[in-house]
Amino acid sequence: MKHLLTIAGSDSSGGAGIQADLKTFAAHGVFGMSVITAVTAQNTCGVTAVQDIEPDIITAQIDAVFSDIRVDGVKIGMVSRTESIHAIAEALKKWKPPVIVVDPVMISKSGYPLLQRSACDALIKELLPLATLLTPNLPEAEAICGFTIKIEQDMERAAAHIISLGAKAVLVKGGHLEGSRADDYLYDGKEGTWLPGTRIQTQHTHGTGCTLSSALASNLAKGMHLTEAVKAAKDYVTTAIRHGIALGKGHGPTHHFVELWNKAGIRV
Ligand SMILES: Nc1ncnc2c1ncn2[C@@H]1O[C@H](COP(=O)(O)OP(=O)(O)O)[C@@H](O)[C@H]1O
Ligand SMILES: Cc1ncc(COP(=O)(O)OP(=O)(O)O)c(N)n1
Repeated sequence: MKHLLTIAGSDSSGGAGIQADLKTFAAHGVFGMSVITAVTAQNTCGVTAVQDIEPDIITAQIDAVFSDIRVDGVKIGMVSRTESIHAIAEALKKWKPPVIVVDPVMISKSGYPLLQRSACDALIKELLPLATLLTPNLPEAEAICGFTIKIEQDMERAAAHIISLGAKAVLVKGGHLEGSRADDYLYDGKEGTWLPGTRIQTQHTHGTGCTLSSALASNLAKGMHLTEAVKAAKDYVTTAIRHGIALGKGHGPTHHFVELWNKAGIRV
């Protein structure tokens, strides 16, 4: 069995962050472990408070896991402070996991900042170069690249720019595109691949980015080729969105109960 570690924030409502990551790991048949970087008070309507975990406790959690257990892949999600980013980068340079998927979480769908403005540079300089695969959404890719991204050619240009900053591969996610498409663009510095997606008309999209990046980390850790790993993860998140749960009064979470999908004859 593969062992996957998520380094991310906790979402009290269970739809995004560490909780979404662990559900996604379980659905992929891998053993999930967690390093918590921040505790958020959040529900389907939004985020109301954030408490960051001290960098030395982040380092201690990472060291506790790696010093005892083989880690086949790491997914990094919300890390809001420069000091925390620095602690994670140093620890991962020491432990060298074979797969690192970085989801550069910046703002929640409800508009709450999950990355301090001053920490964006540290994310670009310290975490991005460690990424086997970086998975920015459009606003995140815009913040990293410094130009506006509206159409397919902009996504391709952003991907090339992000590779030039040091990521081994990048998946620019099209969930924020206007119109009926939710196409993502994968680029590894040599080959570009479009992953087509039809936008599902639903408000229950809380945790889509977390779900996708955890599915990607699982697939890559299992040894899947990059393109196949991305196609399988895209299928997984699309099904999880299609069966999104109408929980709470706002944006409900993606659905990870693969057994229920199987019973309903849904294939991933
Ligand atoms: N309404 C939707 N219908 C189908 N796919 C979607 C929808 N919203 C997002 N996606 C897909 O979900 C994944 C996560 O993308 P996105 O929502 O842009 O990330 P984030 O949660 O980081 O903002 C991508 O593969 C994207 O194309
Ligand atoms: C603790 C925590 N981490 C990440 C997010 C962002 O999740 P994401 O899947 O990118 O999208 P939304 O949940 O914001 O819709 C989060 N909200 N909380």
